Amino acid sequence: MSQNNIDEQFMARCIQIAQNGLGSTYPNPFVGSIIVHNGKIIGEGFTSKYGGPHAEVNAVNSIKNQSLLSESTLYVTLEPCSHYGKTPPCCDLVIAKNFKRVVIGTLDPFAEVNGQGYLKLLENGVDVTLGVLEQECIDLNRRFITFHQQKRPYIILKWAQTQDGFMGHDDVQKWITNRFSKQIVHQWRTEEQAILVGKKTALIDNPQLNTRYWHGKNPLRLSIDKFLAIPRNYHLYDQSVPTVIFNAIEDSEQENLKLIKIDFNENIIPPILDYLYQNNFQSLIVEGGSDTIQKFIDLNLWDEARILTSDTFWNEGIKAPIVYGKRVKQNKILNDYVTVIRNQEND
Ligand SMILES: NC(=O)C1=CN([C@@H]2O[C@H](COP(=O)(O)OP(=O)(O)OC[C@H]3O[C@@H](n4cnc5c(N)ncnc54)[C@H](OP(=O)(O)O)[C@@H]3O)[C@@H](O)[C@H]2O)C=CC1
Ligand SMILES: Nc1c(N[C@@H]2O[C@H](COP(=O)(O)O)[C@@H](O)[C@H]2O)[nH]c(=O)[nH]c1=O
Ligand SMILES: [Zn+2]
Repeated sequence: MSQNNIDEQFMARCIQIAQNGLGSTYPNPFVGSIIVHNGKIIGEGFTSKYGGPHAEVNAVNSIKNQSLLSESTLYVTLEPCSHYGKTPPCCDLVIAKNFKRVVIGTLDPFAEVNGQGYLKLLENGVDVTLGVLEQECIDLNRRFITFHQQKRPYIILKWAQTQDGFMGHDDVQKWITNRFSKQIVHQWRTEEQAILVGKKTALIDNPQLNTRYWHGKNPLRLSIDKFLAIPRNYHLYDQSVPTVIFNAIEDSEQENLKLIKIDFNENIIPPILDYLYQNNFQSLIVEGGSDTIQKFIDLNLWDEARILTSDTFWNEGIKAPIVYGKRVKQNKILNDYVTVIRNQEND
């Protein structure tokens, strides 16, 4: 096997373990790292919860016999950091441990790192290989990268639809998908930092928008309600989870509830995204309804669509949106199909 093939196999393992950090490392990216000695993996690490050690540090600390490090290769999905954040720079540790070789998936777009970690390793005589499974490593941290490069959160549109393409009714909530899909949706929620629904969904469904069927963090709940029509005894006002209601009437703040006045004469999606950007929210899942999702599609402000399609037929109702992009995934959860589409115009 060529060295490049060997590197790709080890990087694939880094990508796999990195995903253990998804949802818990914000605002840091989630990274995976392994240490290979004589062709064998002897240590592994992924990014700890925010504030804790980075992947490389965890990989180094997972090894008892530290004298092996100078004869080992460190693989890491993202360039080792070169700045002092909550923890000291990982590239200093890599240099201090005298690693023989370092293999990096992709550079870190974060302004304070961006190539500097890579350069520092080179300047200190480390043999560095850059760009192994680069596209996969970029993809892994697409939220972090979109946030820093496009100065807005990564946007996931999610909805459930019947097989004939309907997703709701004007007056009453009708559930479409099965309970296992519901659990997956709650897992998805733990992976994102904010969740948005439109006014009619808030009124008709009285949604909780929390993660009660999975473990992990609740995203910030958001709704759009121009004239503050959502009744104050609805879940969105229960203050069980931090919640923001964008409206045209009132600015106010309580412990877990913010009403934020915005100008509805302008398109309100850019200021909502800017609010999330300014407050360091790197991802947003838009859970409907159809009208709200369509407004994001019309502005081409979406990165990914996750569509759950059941085997039921309604023949009438509110039509689900249609998105065009690249289908990157399709799997089945009992009778529901999950389709993931990526927006290629944003690539
Ligand atoms: N199957 C599924 O996955 C889902 C189904 N549903 C169902 O969908 C139905 C509701 O969907 P739908 O009728 O499309 O309504 P929405 O929930 O999308 O709410 C639309 C309203 O929200 C406000 N709004 C949203 N975006 C903007 C914007 N960019 N600018 C200004 N105002 C905005 C407007 O309020 P205003 O009128 O005040 O201007 C608009 O009329 C319900 O039946 C619900 O059960 C809901 C979510 C998911
Ligand atoms: N009807 C429908 C969905 N609806 C979405 O879920 C929200 C309710 O969330 P919660 O109150 O936390 O359970 C609802 O307002 C809407 O955004 N989701 C799905 O996966 N499948 C479905 O069939
Ligand atoms: Zn680091």
